[in-house]
Amino acid sequence: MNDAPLLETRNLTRRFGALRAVDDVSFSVAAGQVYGIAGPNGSGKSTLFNVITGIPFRPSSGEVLLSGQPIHRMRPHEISRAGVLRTFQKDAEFASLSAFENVYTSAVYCAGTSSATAGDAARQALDDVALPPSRRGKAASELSVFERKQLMIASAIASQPKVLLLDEPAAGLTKPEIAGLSALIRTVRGRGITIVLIEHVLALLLDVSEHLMVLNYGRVIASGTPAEVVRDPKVVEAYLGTREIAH
Ligand SMILES: Nc1ncnc2c1ncn2[C@@H]1O[C@H](COP(=O)(O)OP(=O)(O)OP(=O)(O)O)[C@@H](O)[C@H]1O
Repeated sequence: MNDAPLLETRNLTRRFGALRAVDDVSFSVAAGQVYGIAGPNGSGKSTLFNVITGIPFRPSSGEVLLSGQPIHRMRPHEISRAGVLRTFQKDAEFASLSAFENVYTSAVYCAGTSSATAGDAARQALDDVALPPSRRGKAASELSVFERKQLMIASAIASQPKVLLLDEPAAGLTKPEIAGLSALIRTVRGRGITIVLIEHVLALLLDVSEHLMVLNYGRVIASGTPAEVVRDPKVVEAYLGTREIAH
């Protein structure tokens, strides 16, 4: 039996010239966990996702392990095939395809579902996120901001990753919609998908994360239960004079 964490980084570092955007970051995520990552703007959160997935670049040094197996030398499509999927802050769906076609495409090309069953997989994923049937034939570009989040989550479910890296999914949502997003994240976990969540909205992180790590200037400054971490003086200091951690 493999007791290794599902996802682990060891001393992960990404340099841009003299800047260490990700600086010696080690963390591990257990299967089934929702693992939150916070940090002020420019603290290295998205770069961390970039080097884990190899899109668009690899780490300068350090390791990324999936179930104990190194993946940091793999090519991006091999990392994704191994089961690591990420979302982007910017909408990444095919704007002119319908919601259904987008999710169908994820089922076929990401999960390798046969075209005979991909339709059922796509319908199930859209049911999971409760996108009304009347909206499923609309082009993704015609959907509301929250509906596009539903689509993003449905596509992730249909892709059947082992671990889903969510990059600021609450961006652009109202408070009631953020509560809806919490429910969607729980649905994803209920499908057996482990989640790493980068987020500025503290209410969402506190609601769904079992563990919270905070980065500042590329380094881990706190890691523990969300309740412990938000009271940590280093975290409070890192956020002083920057964008609020909470809405
Ligand atoms: N391709 C790149 N070339 C040079 N510097 C970069 C590159 N990508 C990121 N950086 C720098 O690395 C640092 C970390 O950026 P990153 O986008 O990872 O932060 P972040 O925590 O995700 O910020 P935000 O919360 O605003 O999304 C910043 O100083 C940024 O300017």
